[in-house]
Amino acid sequence: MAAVHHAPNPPVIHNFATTDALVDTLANFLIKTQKDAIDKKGRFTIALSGGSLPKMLRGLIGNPATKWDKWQVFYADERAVPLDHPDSNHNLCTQDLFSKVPIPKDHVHTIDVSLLDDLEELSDAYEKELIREFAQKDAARFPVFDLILLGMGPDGHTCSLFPGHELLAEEDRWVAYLEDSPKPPPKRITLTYPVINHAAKVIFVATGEGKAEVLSKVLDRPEEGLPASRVKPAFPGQVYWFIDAPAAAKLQQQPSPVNL
Ligand SMILES: O=C(O)[C@H](O)[C@@H](O)[C@H](O)[C@H](O)COP(=O)(O)O
Repeated sequence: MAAVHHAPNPPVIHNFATTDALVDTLANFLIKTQKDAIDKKGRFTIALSGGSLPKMLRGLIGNPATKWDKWQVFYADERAVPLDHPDSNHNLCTQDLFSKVPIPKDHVHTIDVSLLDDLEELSDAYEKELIREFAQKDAARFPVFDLILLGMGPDGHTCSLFPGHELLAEEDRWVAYLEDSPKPPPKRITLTYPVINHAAKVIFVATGEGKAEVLSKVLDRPEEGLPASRVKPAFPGQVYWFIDAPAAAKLQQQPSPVNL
């Protein structure tokens, strides 16, 4: 019998009246996702982005339901800079989150800064870090993150996957590098679509009126193929959008009721 292929689930969009409501619901969502993952596999695998996202995770700080010792954290993208550099996503996440919670240091998977001069080696080494976590334990062609948390730039980019860039077509590698990011700094590594689209859950967080125009393009006109529209986790995976009213202002489709 031929295999049945399901189309990806459509995005679930949650529109929040206030940032605090978004932050609270995001924390509850993470805690539930974390619990399900730990019950099933004894660990929780998550990828984080930079931008405003780490601050949106503040609902986890001091929350006793967060089992930090079971988290394995990777970066959805990272800038090729030292870990204490102001441009480093790890530096940002450390300032906003990890310095405030009891996560074991070796559960936060950073780039190998001894390889900053050779981006190919840097991205290969990060891919190997992922392979150590996923392929040896789950024996899968691509890692299946329990959750990937993403932001979106005003041009529709996500991770370090920019409109029109050749990395949008990457089908094989888990981690890729670029030296020509249109947004500084130019040198970065990024998870690729095969990884993002194998995740069990992906959440975009997009707030503020600066996101209204591009959000309508990404969600109402996905056929335009902006990078964020290409995030379509394979069935039964699910992509969620956590947005606020200013970001939703130009959206044509109805958000789903928040009932998480
Ligand atoms: O790599 C980068 O240049 C940024 O980190 C970028 O990808 C950011 O995540 C988005 O632009 C969303 O930014 P905000 O979350 O601040 O809106």
